[in-house]
Amino acid sequence: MHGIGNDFVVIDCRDRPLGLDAAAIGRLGDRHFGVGFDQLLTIEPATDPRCAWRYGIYNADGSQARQCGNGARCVAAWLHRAGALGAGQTWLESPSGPVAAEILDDGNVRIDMGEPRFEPAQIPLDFPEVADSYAVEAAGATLSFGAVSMGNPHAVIEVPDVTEADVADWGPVLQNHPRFPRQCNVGFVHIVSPREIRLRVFERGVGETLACGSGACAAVAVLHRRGKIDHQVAVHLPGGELQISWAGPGHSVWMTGPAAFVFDGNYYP
Ligand SMILES: N[C@@H](CCC[C@H](N)C(=O)O)C(=O)O
Repeated sequence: MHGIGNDFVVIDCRDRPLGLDAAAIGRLGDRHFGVGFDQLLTIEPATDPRCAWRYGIYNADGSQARQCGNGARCVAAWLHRAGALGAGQTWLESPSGPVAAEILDDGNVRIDMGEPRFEPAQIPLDFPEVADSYAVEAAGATLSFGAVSMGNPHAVIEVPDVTEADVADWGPVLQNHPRFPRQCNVGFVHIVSPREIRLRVFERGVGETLACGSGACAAVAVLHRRGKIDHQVAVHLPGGELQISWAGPGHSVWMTGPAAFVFDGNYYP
């Protein structure tokens, strides 16, 4: 499946566990010697009684992730197609807690991504207090960024033109900076207008992807907190567009976008 180009192998683990270790997932994720994906998603029985189903998230390098916005939409669409999820709002159990999912009449999926968490300890980010902007010295430059957890850690760097941003060089520098003890996903964003932004994301465990749903939520949360954008924003990513809304502190971030099926298959390890 894919969510605007952020691609997934989705494995039905409702009746039996995945049974693949990190090395095996990494081999499967290799685009030349395996199947290839940005993330592998598992669909499992829920452990939280409030939730219909649970999903697991593994990056292409085999590492586990705690949230995936595009993946949440694909999981909801997959369960809906399987007849295991109704059309109304349902709770799904992500590794970072419950998210609400709703299949809309036009086929798009709306996800309640929860409240953004700006406290450094919750990201985690090694700074003593919350700030709209942090700065670190790295590779001979000063990098200024915002930071937030959407269940997974994000840094957001404002740039004048995202098409010109040196994502491949600066992404890994900030991602692996010691101030982020569990690394981070690094978004490069430019503001087109208060209701429209452009974003590229260098993801943890993958590299640059065509889209990152939690990254889109993170960029809107950071920029809205700075008072630079509206609460309802179109986020343009290389693979397509997401609608993100955040009414501010005390509210969830909502993400709406498509989820596409590519092919079905069987995997014989
Ligand atoms: N593509 C995802 C994010 C996947 C997880 C991320 N790489 C991490 O390690 O936190 C999205 O759409 O949110």
